[in-house]
Amino acid sequence: MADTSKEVVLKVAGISKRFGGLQALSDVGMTIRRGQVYGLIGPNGAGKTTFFNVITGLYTPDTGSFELAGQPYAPHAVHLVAKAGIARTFQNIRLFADMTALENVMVGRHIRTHSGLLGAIFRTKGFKAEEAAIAKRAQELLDYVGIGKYADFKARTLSYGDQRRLEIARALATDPQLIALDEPAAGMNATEKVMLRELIDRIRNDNRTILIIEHDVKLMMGLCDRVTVLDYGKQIAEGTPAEVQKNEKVIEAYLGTGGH
Ligand SMILES: Nc1ncnc2c1ncn2[C@@H]1O[C@H](COP(=O)(O)OP(=O)(O)OP(=O)(O)O)[C@@H](O)[C@H]1O
Repeated sequence: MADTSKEVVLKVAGISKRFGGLQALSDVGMTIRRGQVYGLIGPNGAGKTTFFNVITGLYTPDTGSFELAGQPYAPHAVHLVAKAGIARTFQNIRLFADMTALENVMVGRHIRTHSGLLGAIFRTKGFKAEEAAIAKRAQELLDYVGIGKYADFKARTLSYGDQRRLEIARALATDPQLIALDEPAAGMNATEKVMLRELIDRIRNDNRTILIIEHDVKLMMGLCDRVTVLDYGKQIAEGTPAEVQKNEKVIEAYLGTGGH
């Protein structure tokens, strides 16, 4: 049984997206509740990234309805989606390579600040106070994800695993309703994966809500509260990891003739 006691954070329904002759998503929907880690899995080309791109405003869907924390939202542009409350990380890390770790997180925080351009130009008192508060919060977030000691290091000098943590800190800095992680374990070794898992557990325990795409099915089964499985753009299963693992269609998509 789904735990229906918790507030719905993201509710999307009827999402379809076609690229020329290819139906990349057909009538996909899901309901994600506060404090859940919700997984999206499926074989290569199943439509996972397309789904992420649609809900975060990178692709315009052909059909679909979208609600975030009870409010309808139109995912027309990435910055509007971030403001509405969805923060994401990318499969190919997108940091400001020559800025410090601290500055990268401060950038994330700026979408929630008030002083604006004039304040920045004239360096008003309000602006300076706000900058100090942003820097303090950014440092707290770096500590939270476990890379506080690298605050003054340029992003490009951090290890791969630490860059992924930095992306998560930057996402958290926007105070999101939902954090969308696109293959956060890609390229990580076993130790880094264990640490990533601990970090995601920690974020969930702080009552944050996470949507995650990940190829490492074993990691997902141990981590997620609920999972949706896509295959050729269709939702073939939804449920707890235990339910999904037993589903015939899922077994066939991964192992049978449907494996691709
Ligand atoms: N911009 C695009 N233009 C045309 N086709 C696209 C575009 N983006 C994705 N597709 C196609 O849509 C289908 C779904 O791709 P998508 O990247 O969403 O799958 P995925 O499940 O994320 O795959 P992977 O696990 O390999 O990352 C694929 O057949 C892909 O080639």
